[in-house]
Amino acid sequence: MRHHDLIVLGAGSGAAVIEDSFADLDVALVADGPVGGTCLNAGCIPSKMLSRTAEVVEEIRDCGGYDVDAELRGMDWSRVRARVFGRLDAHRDEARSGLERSGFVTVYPGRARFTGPRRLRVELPDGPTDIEADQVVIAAGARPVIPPVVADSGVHYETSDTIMRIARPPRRLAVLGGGYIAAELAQVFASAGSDVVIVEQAETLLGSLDESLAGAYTRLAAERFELRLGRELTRLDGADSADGPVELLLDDGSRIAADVLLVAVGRTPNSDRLDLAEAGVDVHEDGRIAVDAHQRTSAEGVWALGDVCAPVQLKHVANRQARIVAHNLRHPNDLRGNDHDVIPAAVFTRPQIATVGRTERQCRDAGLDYAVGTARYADVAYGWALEDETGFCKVLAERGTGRLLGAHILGAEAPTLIQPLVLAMTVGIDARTLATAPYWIHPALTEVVENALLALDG
Ligand SMILES: Cc1cc2nc3c(=O)[nH]c(=O)nc-3n(C[C@H](O)[C@H](O)[C@H](O)COP(=O)(O)OP(=O)(O)OC[C@H]3O[C@@H](n4cnc5c(N)ncnc54)[C@H](O)[C@@H]3O)c2cc1C
Ligand SMILES: NC(=O)c1ccc[n+]([C@@H]2O[C@H](COP(=O)([O-])OP(=O)(O)OC[C@H]3O[C@@H](n4cnc5c(N)ncnc54)[C@H](O)[C@@H]3O)[C@@H](O)[C@H]2O)c1
Repeated sequence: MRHHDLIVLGAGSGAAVIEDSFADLDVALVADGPVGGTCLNAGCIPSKMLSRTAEVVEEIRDCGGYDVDAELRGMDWSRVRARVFGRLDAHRDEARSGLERSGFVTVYPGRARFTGPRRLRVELPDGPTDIEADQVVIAAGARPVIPPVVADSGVHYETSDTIMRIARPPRRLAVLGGGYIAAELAQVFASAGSDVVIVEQAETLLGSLDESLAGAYTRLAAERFELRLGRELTRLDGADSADGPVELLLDDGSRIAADVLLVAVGRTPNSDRLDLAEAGVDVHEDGRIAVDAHQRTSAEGVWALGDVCAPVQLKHVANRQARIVAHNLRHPNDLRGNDHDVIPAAVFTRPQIATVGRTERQCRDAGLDYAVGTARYADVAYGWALEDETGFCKVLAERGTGRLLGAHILGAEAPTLIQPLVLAMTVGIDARTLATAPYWIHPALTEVVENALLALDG
């Protein structure tokens, strides 16, 4: 059995742990998928490159509102796909050869599971091999949940892992689930020319967000997509190949005919495929690997990071954890910790959405004495320039102290606009100081954030 100093299981955020400062170690990188993991190959980056392309389409479609006369002839999907994945696949290949050339990393391309403490069996193309190490980092990510009604049907379906590389946009796309992936990819395919129908079991889309965001987005989405809210899929019919049409039967007896089904009902940690009991690694009930503030698991010398353990499945969280693990591996007597308190998120749909901290419901449920400040894009000068009638920024702050509790933005550039609020919440700047101490550039869109903060007082 080959012994390494360090095994990293997973080539997404796991690969980021392997810094040049590890060059004095014998490192193994084990992965059953491409280097770069979900974010680079099937997640954040291709979906955002496609979202931006969709935005260009919609700007042209809406340009009459600016008294500009332009004709939209459509999105050339095969060229878009080639542009996006030409760039990303090259990046993936470069990253992989960089690791192989490094001289200190051995790449094991295969599925692994534990056979003992810090010991793994990897299924390589030419047969299994056993490896062990002094330290193991588990960065095995998550995979799409496939409900039994879909899995047991034998009918072909797509997930976010596959649909972005599809040959052509379907004429009619059915999306099961109305969360982050649905919001982003429904917009991409609608802009590419598909008719989109979304089936969501809850009464709103993006139901995990503040009710103001979920409500406003659901109303806007209803103008763009066909929505079946509060509905369950009870039966799926169709072919087992990508070419065939599909038919969804819902719990109210209604049917949906579509060319393609995208399943986007959440992602589950890959911990169940690792035989973690053999390694003495504990998991939470929801399948996440249990880690302490330093990313240590219950097993000596075994660490975890990213979607396989994180309370929220976001790349900036996985990146932060990778940096912590990289430091802690090298500095066992000076361990760094993690603070999950203020984790922002954004949905790159149309309009864009960003959120941080508590929702208003969470403030209410926690019995907090809070104030709400809201400002509309339509009431600031750059909102006029954008001809925006729907965007808003909502901030929540504790009465008396002005401690910011949460912030929620819907509208153009929301993921960028929210960053001053994230900063204030992270370092403890109160709402009044944030509103009044810095100059806010006029007439930038950030004035909508300033106004929401000022509205907390009045
Ligand atoms: C469509 C989509 C869009 C997204 N957009 C965003 C976004 O805009 N912003 C954001 O912050 N987050 C986004 N996310 C979430 C983000 O992609 C993930 O949080 C992040 O990529 C997780 O990184 P990870 O390293 O934990 O897992 P991954 O990148 O999934 O890496 C897991 C690795 O483990 C390997 N592996 C798993 N099991 C085994 C095994 N048994 N044996 C060997 N190897 C194994 C895999 O091959 C892979 O290399 C998006 C996700 C999706 C699906
Ligand atoms: N921009 C981003 O940061 C981004 C983008 C995409 C994905 N992600 C990450 O990936 C994760 C997974 O995304 P996702 O959209 O698959 O999950 P999600 O948790 O965001 O949404 C899943 C949705 O599916 C619904 N649902 C669950 N079971 C259902 C069923 N049987 N029938 C109908 N609806 C059902 C849920 O009520 C929920 O609204 C996200 O939670 C997020 O962490 C992030």
